[in-house]
Amino acid sequence: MVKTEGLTKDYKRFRAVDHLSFEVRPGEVYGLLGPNGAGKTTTLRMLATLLVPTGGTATVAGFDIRSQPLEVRRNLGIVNGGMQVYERLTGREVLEFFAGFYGIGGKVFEERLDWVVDLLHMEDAIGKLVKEMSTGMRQKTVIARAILHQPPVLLLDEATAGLDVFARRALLDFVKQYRDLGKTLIYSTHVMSEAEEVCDRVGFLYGGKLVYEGTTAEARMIGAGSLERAFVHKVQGVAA
Ligand SMILES: Nc1ncnc2c1ncn2[C@@H]1O[C@H](COP(=O)(O)OP(=O)(O)OP(=O)(O)O)[C@@H](O)[C@H]1O
Repeated sequence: MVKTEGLTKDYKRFRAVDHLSFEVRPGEVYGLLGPNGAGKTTTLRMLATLLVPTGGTATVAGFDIRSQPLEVRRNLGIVNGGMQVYERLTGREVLEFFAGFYGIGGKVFEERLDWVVDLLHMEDAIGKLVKEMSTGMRQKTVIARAILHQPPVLLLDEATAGLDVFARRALLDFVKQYRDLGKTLIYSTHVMSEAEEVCDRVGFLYGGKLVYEGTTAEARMIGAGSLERAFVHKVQGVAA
């Protein structure tokens, strides 16, 4: 459902993503794990066609990110931690506005609205002004906005940043539910405990390179039951 081949991004002379190749299957949550600066955001922004790769390529739902960007965008949603939403609109108005971009209106919009409200448990948020929402409600609105067109691929970039324990729990539960609908998710984080809980497979990214890939269970075994230990072990092996 997502496939990258030698994906590379240079910022001037600095190589942020270095010949990255990985695949994510339908119905799978793939954890892109790495410390700050590892290249996670750059990778996801290339997949979302928001950044042009310097080298290599990728496909999303079978569409090439370079030559078929519109098709790619129709097939994915992206959520970052701390994304901004229009303060003066209600949750419903925000979603109505974005639905317009996808050509979703009328009865279909009402159906989609019911679907996201139900899926994300955002009954309280939908009628509230964004400026009056809690951080958790805002993040649910951001996610709802990203999935209104029911994309088969969802990219989550440090999506729990700044959330309290309840909002974080709701987000992790949502990730599993969305996967159970047969969707494909890439979950980028440096929080290993979250990855342990929601990811089926993980890739360790360090200095723009994929230094390890395996199922979450395999990775934990390397770290004697801890993904964090496995990560440090693998990364130190590369850094040494
Ligand atoms: N526009 C830019 N110009 C120059 N360097 C950049 C630019 N954007 C990112 N970088 C650098 O590329 C590297 C990878 O950044 P990226 O944001 O992809 O990492 P990340 O893994 O998402 O980390 P974080 O969690 O801190 O966002 C970093 O060293 C960063 O400083």
